[in-house]
Amino acid sequence: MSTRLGIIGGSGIYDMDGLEDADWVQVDTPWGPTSDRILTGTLDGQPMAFLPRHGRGHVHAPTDVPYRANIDALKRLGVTDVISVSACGSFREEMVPGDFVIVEQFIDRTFARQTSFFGSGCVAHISFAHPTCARLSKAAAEAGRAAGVTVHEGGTYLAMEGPQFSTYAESRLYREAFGADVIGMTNLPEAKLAREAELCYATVAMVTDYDCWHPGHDAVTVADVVRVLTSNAENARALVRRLPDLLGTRPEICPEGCDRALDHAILTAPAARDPALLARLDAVAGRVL
Ligand SMILES: CSC[C@H]1O[C@H](OP(=O)(O)O)[C@H](O)[C@@H]1O
Ligand SMILES: Nc1ncnc2[nH]cnc12
Repeated sequence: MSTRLGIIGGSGIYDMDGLEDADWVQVDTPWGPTSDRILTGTLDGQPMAFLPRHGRGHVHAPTDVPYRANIDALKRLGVTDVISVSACGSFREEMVPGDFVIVEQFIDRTFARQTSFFGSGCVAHISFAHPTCARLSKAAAEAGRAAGVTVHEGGTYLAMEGPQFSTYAESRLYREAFGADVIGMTNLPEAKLAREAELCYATVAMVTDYDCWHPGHDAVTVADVVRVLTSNAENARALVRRLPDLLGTRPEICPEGCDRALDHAILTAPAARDPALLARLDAVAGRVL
């Protein structure tokens, strides 16, 4: 099976160069407009789609990113594997600004977002114990190392609501009591929605700062984040350029089960399902509806 890679670019990553037949396309979804048009094209002969999460010009705050529309649109374009490239703060001395962390787990501290495609009229509960795809994460780690970046494989990403950064008390709580390794504002509910849409999902979290817990560093500011991201943008691009080679062929079925997440998830009896919601679920859940 061939892979169609989707890249969701976070803060500081609003475009992707090097695509052949590049075209910014509009994809209409039943969940409203996406963050921006989606850049489609091929990289080393492999089809690819790139979506800037905050939109070009950084117009969407973390709370207001249209996560459902974004994931639905990628699914509609035939994307199978989604890699999120995101900025994050570090809770670990050894996860240094400039390093990349390939996230394995999430803690969800968001509270003002639409976190599911499903709901009244079609209730579903996907398994989410292992929220990232190990196959895709391994490829991202390999691509990062090949690009010369220090890569940490595994780590827990705490997703906060924002847009304000954390207080000192929160930063210490997340680091010491929750055991989180990095912090950001966007990868949830994105990862949940990707799993509901049966897409493989991996997070490349680019460390930009030490949030505000570190006695030897000032509390994070946007200026710090942007400075590190600017000097890191080429590393992110180099990682992406190596992915087609590593992901050329895809196993017929995902060994992690990402592509069959809905097999036993829907609880609402067929006769009790809401036709209007089912219509909106055409791309995301069409395989099982
Ligand atoms: C620019 S600092 C805070 C901002 O950066 C991260 O964005 P993304 O995850 O899209 O790279 C963080 O989550 C906040 O949205
Ligand atoms: N310290 C931090 N907290 C939340 N989101 C971030 N994105 C980059 N650094 C961050």
